[in-house]
Amino acid sequence: MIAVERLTKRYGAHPAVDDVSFRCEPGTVTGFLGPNGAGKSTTMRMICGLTPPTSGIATIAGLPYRQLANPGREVGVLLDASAQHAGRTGREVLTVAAGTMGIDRREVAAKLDQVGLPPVAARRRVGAYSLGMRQRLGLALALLGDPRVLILDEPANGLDPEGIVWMRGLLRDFADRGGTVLLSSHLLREVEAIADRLVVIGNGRVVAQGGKDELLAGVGTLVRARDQGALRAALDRAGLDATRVTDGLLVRAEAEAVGQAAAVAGVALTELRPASSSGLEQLFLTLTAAAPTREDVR
Ligand SMILES: Nc1ncnc2c1ncn2[C@@H]1O[C@H](COP(=O)(O)OP(=O)(O)OP(=O)(O)O)[C@@H](O)[C@H]1O
Repeated sequence: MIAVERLTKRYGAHPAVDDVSFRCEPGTVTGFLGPNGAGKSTTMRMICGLTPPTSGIATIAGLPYRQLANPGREVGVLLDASAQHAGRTGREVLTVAAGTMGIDRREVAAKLDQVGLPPVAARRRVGAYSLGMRQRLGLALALLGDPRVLILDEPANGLDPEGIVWMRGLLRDFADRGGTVLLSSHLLREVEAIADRLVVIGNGRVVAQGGKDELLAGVGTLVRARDQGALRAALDRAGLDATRVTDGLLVRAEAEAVGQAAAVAGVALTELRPASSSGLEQLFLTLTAAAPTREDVR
C-alpha cells in the first residue's frame, strides 16, 4: 500500500506539487497521468525519499521510505533507467544490488531471465544498452528484492511494442498476486490498457482520480460514420454535444441516444461504443487543459 497525504513541493514560490493525496491499494495498478512538467516525477521522488517534501507525507506499507529497514525488500523503484552505472555490466549492477540487499546471488540470473535480458546481454556494459534494455535492467533491479510494491516512472519509455505488451503482462501478474503498482506515463493508451485506477495530475494538482472504468464511464460514447458531416448534423439536431477525436466523434451521451439520433437522420454508423482510449485522451486533455504547465508557458 502507498499512501500519499497532502504532499507539497515548492521550488521558490512555485509549487511543483501542490497538496497531492492518493492511495494505491494491494492488487491494483494505479496509473499516474499528466502532461510534461505536471509533477509526476517530483511526487514519485518524494514517495521514495529522494526529494524532501515542503509539507505532507508519503508512506509505503505504513512507513516513510527512509524508515523502511530494507527498502529494496519492500518496494521496487525505477525512476530513471539511464541512471545505471554505465561502466558496469548488467549482471554486475544486479550482483552489487543483491549484495547490498542481502539477497542470494542466484536471484540475479532468475531476474535477468524474468525481464528477458539474455546472458549475452547481461555480460555487456550498461553504457552500450539501448533505452529499452536499460528499462528491462531497471525493472530487474526493482524486482530483485521480491517487493510487494513497485514504483515506476515512465517504464514503457524506449520499449518496442512487443516489450510494452510484455511489461503490461508482468505488471498485471504482479498486481494479480497481491502487489501494489504505481506507474507514471504520458502514454494514455498504455495506461488505459494496464491501470485499474487513475490519478490525473495537472500543474502540480490532482485534477481527477478514481477507478478507470468509473472515470471513463462519464466520458461518453465514441461514434463514427462514413459521412462524418451528416453524423455531426444529426447529433446537433438531437442536441448532443460532440467533440472531434482521433478515431471519430466523442459524444457526451449514452450509446443508445447517439444511435437513435443517427437512425432518425438515416446516417449509417461504422462504429458505436463506449469511449475508451479516445475517451481517456479527451478526458486527459480536458482535465489538464485548465491547468497549463510551466513547460507550456515557457
Ligand atoms: N530540482 C528542481 N528545481 C526546480 N524546479 C524543478 C525541479 N524539479 C522539478 N522542477 C519543476 O517542477 C515541475 C514538475 O516537474 P516534474 O519533473 O515532477 O514533472 P513531470 O510530470 O514528471 O514531467 P515529465 O513528464 O516532463 O517528466 C516542473 O515545472 C519542473 O520544471
